Amino acid sequence: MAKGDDHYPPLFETKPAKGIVPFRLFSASIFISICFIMVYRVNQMPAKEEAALLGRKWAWIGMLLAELWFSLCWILNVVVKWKPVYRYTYKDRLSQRYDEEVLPGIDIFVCTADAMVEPPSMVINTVLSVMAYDYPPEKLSIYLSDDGCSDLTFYALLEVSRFAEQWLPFCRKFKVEPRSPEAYFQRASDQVEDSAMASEWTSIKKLYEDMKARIETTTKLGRIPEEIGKQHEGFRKWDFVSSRQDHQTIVQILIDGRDSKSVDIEGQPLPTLVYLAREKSPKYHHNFKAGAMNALLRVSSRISNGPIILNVDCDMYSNNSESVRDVLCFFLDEEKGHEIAFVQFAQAFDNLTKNDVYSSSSRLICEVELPGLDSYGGPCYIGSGCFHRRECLCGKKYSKSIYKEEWKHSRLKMEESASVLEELCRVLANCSYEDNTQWGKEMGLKYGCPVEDIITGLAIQCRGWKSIYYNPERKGFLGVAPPMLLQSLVQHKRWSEGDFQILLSKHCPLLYGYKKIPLPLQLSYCQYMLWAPSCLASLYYFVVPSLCLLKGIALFPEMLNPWVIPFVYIFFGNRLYSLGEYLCYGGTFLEWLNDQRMRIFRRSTSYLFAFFDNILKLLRITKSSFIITAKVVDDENVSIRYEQELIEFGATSPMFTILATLALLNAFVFAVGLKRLVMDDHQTFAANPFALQMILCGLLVFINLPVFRGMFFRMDKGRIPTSTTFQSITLALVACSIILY
Ligand SMILES: O=c1ccn([C@@H]2O[C@H](COP(=O)(O)OP(=O)(O)O[C@H]3O[C@H](CO)[C@@H](O)[C@H](O)[C@H]3O)[C@@H](O)[C@H]2O)c(=O)[nH]1
Ligand SMILES: [Mn+2]
Repeated sequence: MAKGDDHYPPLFETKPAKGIVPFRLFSASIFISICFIMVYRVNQMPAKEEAALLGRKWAWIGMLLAELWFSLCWILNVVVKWKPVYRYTYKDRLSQRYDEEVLPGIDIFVCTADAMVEPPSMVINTVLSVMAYDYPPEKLSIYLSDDGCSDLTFYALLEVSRFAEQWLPFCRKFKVEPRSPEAYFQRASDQVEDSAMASEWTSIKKLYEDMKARIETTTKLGRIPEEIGKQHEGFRKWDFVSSRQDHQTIVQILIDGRDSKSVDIEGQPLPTLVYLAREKSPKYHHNFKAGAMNALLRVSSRISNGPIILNVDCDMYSNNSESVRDVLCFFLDEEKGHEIAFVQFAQAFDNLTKNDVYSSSSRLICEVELPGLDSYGGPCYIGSGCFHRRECLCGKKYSKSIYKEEWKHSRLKMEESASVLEELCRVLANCSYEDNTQWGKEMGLKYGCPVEDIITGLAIQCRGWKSIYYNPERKGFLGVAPPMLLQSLVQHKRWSEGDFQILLSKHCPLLYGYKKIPLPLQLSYCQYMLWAPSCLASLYYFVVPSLCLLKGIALFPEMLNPWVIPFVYIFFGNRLYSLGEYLCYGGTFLEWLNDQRMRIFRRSTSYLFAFFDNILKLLRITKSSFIITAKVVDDENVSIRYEQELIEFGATSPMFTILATLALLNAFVFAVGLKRLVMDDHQTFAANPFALQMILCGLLVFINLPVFRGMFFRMDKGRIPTSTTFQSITLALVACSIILY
């Protein structure tokens, strides 16, 4: 295709998912079953005369409400999955159509917040992986935001600025993948057959390992030794840092891309590399990651002002050096590119166990649900691995602009020296800079929400922009999933709490998005925002049918009654269907089972706490917090248990008390139920009015087997603490006795 031709072939393609018809038929059958259940619940409502079992009527109404709630959630889920689409890019067409010099500059923001929880040796691997993108280096600028304001992290970045001189040419020459040295050397440990490569490989590996050792030594030491402190004048700025929560802005341009002396060992230019620790003061709320991102937006606009911004968390390295080019296929597409605000990559993880014990991969969300949102033009911004157009992040409303022309000239011609520039940037990252401005409201990432990413993405879409979800075969980014149960539950608490908060705020998708984004997209957002309140219906289902079984109150039809069919069909049909989906998308049976368990765990703990914390926040009793997810485990035994897929309890936590109590309660009831079944031999199981309650209870016991193991059959440190076990036994027994007497 000749340049200048009006009709270009598209740079990307969108394909609808296959196998949609079976899904829709299945959904229709579930819908009919739901209707039957509702009819049954209403028709068979216990009459007042049955006063002998006063509780029965209330329990029944509760079942009806819970089932109505589940039906609502199910409908939202069907909307989400109705017509997923998948995206494919044509990078060859991109390179044919655009010369390297007209490609836009890319600013890459890496966020870190705590040198202990997020070790510098991990952070630098993320930084190196994005520095080594297959893209003109003079167009790349990498900014590390350090909310921990740690000279250890600064030192690690200083090491990076030197190591990059060797690493980048090495990656280019041998087309290395992935370009995080740690991940690369781990995977390629004995892969080098190429003798030309072998010697360079060995020497660069040694360089990397020496650097890593130096960084880890300082991290262990907890401070910078004097001889290192002399290596760079930047360290002197820490003389004025009194604490992490109270210090001035530190900006350090470690590699100045404009400087003709900033070259690697082959004489090629190096990307710009900047360290930023924004000012912190007890007088100002720092707004967590959103605050960091907004400071980065301003500082980068002064230094490189790239029209495209990539945001990655410090634990998520780039796994594909061509991702930038993939993204440009979306943004530079002649027909659709102008309306796209951001491209969100699928989030994948490096440290999952074989069957993903804590269900961190969110397989169905990644493979089906986000592609579903994509079909409505609006997959969410989920934090890490997202490319934005700068102007969209800064609050611009959609209009058909001539941005590609603007991009060519966007690069500021800066005459200032690096140190003058640093001074100018300091002001931009000061707390008071945002006073009486729209930052955190209509500009940049929004403040005040634990999921700043979701709310900001929604706001961008409501300004008329579209977004893209991209989930290529070779994952664009690989991160670290929480290796302990409690961390995973706390992370989900933060997410569900943030989502629910949005629902209750003026940003509720149904109001805020009204007439701005399509209705199905509004509803899709709601699916996630209803996670937290779902705890009520779920807990009801985990507890009440069992307690009623104990009390002798039947809540379901008996097995021989035809009304049982919709109940059984919905329950087992949905489970089987989701198992099918797991297997289709490359999961295993055990992974699916783990996911089912984690759903129950999250609903009874994370969502519950999120729900009540939100209520407290509404009443202004508590304030938002952000618990950073730990990325490493110090204890080797914990890692070993994680590899063995043994669930890690190990600590006392109200969350574990709830899990253990629920498990025990169902176990007691199941035992009593079994005894009654055996004693009552004149009644068959099929005619027994409690059959379904027994099955439900039995399944809950089965899915909780690891909890029992953790209480009674494990000796290691990851077991459930004895005090928690005793508490839970007491609670469960008290609950049962209250019901019985
Ligand atoms: O005060 C803070 C707190 C966190 N972070 C950074 O934010 C990122 C995410 O924190 P993490 O504890 O890893 O949270 P996750 O739950 O793993 O993160 C997901 O969920 C968050 C919202 O809850 C989003 O901000 C993230 O991008 C998204 O990946 C990390 O790089 C942190 O360094 C800061 O920069 N400043
Ligand atoms: Mn994270």
